Amino acid sequence: MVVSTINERSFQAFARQQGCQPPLDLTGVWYNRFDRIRQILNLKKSGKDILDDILAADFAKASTVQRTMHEGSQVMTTIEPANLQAVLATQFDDFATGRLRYLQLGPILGRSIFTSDGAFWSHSRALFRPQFSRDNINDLEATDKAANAFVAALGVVDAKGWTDHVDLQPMFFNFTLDTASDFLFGESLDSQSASRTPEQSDVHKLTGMKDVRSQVASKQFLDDFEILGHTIIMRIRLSTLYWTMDSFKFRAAVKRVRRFTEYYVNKAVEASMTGDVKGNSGSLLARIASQTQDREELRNQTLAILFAGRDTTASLLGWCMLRLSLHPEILHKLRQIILQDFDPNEPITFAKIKGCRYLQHFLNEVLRVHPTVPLNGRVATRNTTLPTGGGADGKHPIAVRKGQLVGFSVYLMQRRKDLWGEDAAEFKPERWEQKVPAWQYLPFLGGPRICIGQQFALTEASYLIVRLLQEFDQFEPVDLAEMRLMRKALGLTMWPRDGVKVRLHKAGV
Ligand code: HEM
Repeated sequence: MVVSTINERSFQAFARQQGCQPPLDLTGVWYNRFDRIRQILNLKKSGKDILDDILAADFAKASTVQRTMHEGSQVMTTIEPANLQAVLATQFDDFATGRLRYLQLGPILGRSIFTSDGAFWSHSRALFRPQFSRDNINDLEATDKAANAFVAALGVVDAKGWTDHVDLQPMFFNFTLDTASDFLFGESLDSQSASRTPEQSDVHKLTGMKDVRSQVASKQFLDDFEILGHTIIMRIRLSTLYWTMDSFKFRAAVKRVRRFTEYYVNKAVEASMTGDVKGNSGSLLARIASQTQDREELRNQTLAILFAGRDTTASLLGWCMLRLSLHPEILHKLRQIILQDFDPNEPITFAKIKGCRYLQHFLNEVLRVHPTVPLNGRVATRNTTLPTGGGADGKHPIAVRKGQLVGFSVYLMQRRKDLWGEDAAEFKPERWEQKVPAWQYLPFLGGPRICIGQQFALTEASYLIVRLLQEFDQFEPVDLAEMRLMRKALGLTMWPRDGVKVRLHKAGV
């Protein structure tokens, strides 16, 4: 008690010294605190979403706000570019991902690049940096293979050139799992083809881990991945009550996914010890196994990359195809440009992808209105300040207590009319012909912890878009009214909740 009074006094003195004023307080009467939890717990039932229906209302009066939570902690949230720049870059050491993230994700990822701060995070970042160099992501052979499997999974077209009705979203999850696993392990999990042959899968299910590839064919790995993804997001939403989200099912899934990853880790470590790096010498795991032979670390880091890389890119692809289905004029323009820039008889290269400006503008715009990581946060490592958002005019610096959570939503920031113009809610790739101020657009965040897989993700997403538009010239929604609602599913990432249900028309038929 005495310590907390002293701490509070010194915090108040620090705030005065720095000329800070508090941001708009939205706590209201005691009842509001509980009503807030009720709203969040009822989201599924009410059909509302946390971004547009709950958080957007918070920012109607100010771009940085705070509220006291039911258990008494104070949480600040901001959609102010200058504050994000401070948290992520200029005051990087004053903020961390925090112990809570480690506790929430720890049972799956242990200590890894995603769940650490300080020295261990710096070590992890240094370990991975060279792996995401241009040379390593320039090799598009695996992406080409996965793109071919994707097109094959669409099936044959009818006499008029139309495919059957398909939901593209699960196919995107398979596509990114296959490319990420190839990049990590040096061999694809071939989940796209496995999903198409379930009868074969059931037979393989019985063979357990004798043949690790059969585990994938059995769909077990995909199911486990779903269980882990769902549990992770619930543990994050429950904040300090994360530990209540535990079950035998969850633990069994963790065990299987870890065993699966250990199979590849053991292979890579043995190869690095015997100097026999043939075969998977091109994989990320083989390359990092030549630097550390700590099997537990290799397993955790590998899983972190798999988690960080799979759903994010699949969600991006989902929104891309949804937008192309809703805006035939943009589909037509993009397709014409792709036909001009990419000769179908020549390989789709990194250089050509980067050189196709309208494709870049299209992706930028998709990630502006549908950033696949829409919500995030950091914890203050010491008493510190944010540059703006305090006081009645919202222009004063704000004091942040050590241990306080600062949440931010790039989704809401990237839709602000005062930053993006009156047409902020409209989907317009053309707006990217003008330069955009750096810190108001952060789908991959920024600063030292910027997404390490950004180029990898954009390249594989572009590759598949090019391939699909070379083959198909129309995407017809199965239910246009439903698609126009653009309802969001929110897990660790955000993807189209109703899937991307379309039929595609083959060009030239
Ligand atoms: C559209 C696709 C993607 C988006 C929007 C995205 C977004 C992000 C964001 C916002 C973060 C910061 C998280 C935080 O610090 O709180 C992040 C970190 C990270 N991303 Fe991505 N990501 C994508 C694809 C990928 C891919 C394909 C990979 C790897 C193959 C990857 C690997 C990582 C890793 C390892 C981190 C942690 C970096 C660190 O903490 O130093 N991401 N990503």
